[in-house]
Amino acid sequence: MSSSWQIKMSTSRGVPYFFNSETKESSWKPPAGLSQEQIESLAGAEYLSGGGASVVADPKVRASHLLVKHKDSRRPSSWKESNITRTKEEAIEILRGYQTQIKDSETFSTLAEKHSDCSSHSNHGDLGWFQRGQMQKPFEDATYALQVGHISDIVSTDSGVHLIMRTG
Ligand SMILES: N=C(N)NCCC[C@H](NC(=O)[C@@H]1CCC/C1=C\[C@H](COP(=O)(O)O)NC(=O)[C@@H](N)Cc1ccccc1)C(N)=O
Repeated sequence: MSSSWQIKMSTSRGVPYFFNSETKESSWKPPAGLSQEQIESLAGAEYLSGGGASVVADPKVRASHLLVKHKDSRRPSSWKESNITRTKEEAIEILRGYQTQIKDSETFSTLAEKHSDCSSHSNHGDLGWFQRGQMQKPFEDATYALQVGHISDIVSTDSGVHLIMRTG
């Protein structure tokens, strides 16, 4: 019974709630019978319980990315090139080229390390763990929409154009 519980996001209230896919029950509060560690593993993030109310923190995600900047980027400069003049279309073509080379996470990380215009290149593109509200919205939405291990199509933010691989 407890294994069919999951945490879903209420679209109307924008907060998570507990839903049992077997009984179709739903509850704002952790259902009885779920242990603390079961709740934490469901939430995939720190589970904060204060008083009677319990709040499930936004689940964190982890991702790596390959950023190609262009002349309209908010900061058209990087460790690779102090003044980036390529157009956004040219940046997209460059990413398309990388997409044809990416077979698995290893090639993604190698390409990110060599070519990403983000300082995270020195860490194979790894950005570490983050939750909603930290990254630019198109980047955040694309990451949360990915399954772990999957790579996005080209995503555009004020920083430039990205390929994103969700890793956690
Ligand atoms: N871990 C965080 N919270 N770090 C702050 C993120 C700020 C956030 N950044 C973005 O949304 C984009 C998408 C991913 C990277 C990024 C942009 C830029 C490159 O673009 P530029 O700013 O020159 O326009 N790289 C960064 O920020 C790096 N510090 C990311 C990073 C690097 C190494 C380790 C961890 C994180 C934002 N709200 O602007």
